[in-house]
Amino acid sequence: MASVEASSCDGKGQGVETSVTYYRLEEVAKRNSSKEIWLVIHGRVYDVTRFLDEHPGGEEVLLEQAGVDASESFEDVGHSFDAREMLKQYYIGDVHPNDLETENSSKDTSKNNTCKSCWSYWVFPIVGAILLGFLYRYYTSESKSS
Ligand code: HEM
Repeated sequence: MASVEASSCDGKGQGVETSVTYYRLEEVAKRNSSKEIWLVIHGRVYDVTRFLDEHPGGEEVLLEQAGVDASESFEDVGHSFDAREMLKQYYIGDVHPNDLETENSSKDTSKNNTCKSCWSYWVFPIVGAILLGFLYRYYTSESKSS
């Protein structure tokens, strides 16, 4: 865990000192039981332990996402504006910048990996269609000659 002082403006032209706490992903990963449950949503770390019983979607889904990046699952559900506002209550800090980089780069590699296999999506159907064409022509010419 690391704390960093950051300055922000309070709207009256006065600077306000706020401190951001950074957590390493390995630290978040340890909080994966119903006794203590943290999760990451869009680079921010949330302690949802006291929310387990209150979550309208049930505690099961939160336990499944315990200690990991739950951004995708959170978005997939299509949480309401109210749900997003609730997040603030459970915010405890940000994911450490070093971990954010590795997170992004690993996502890029997975994108590349899936793209490597992209060609199979169109090559197989085309080869299949050509083969079917040949078979069709072969059988139709056979039936004409007999
Ligand atoms: C701190 C994080 C979360 C908060 C504050 C939160 C809050 C809420 C709220 C307020 C609802 C009621 C519906 C709405 O207003 O959108 C809801 C429903 C739900 N949530 Fe979450 N949620 C969180 C994380 C998650 C995660 C990580 C999942 C993982 C899949 C999840 C799955 C669901 C499901 C399945 C429902 C039920 C949707 C339905 O019945 O249509 N939630 N959540």
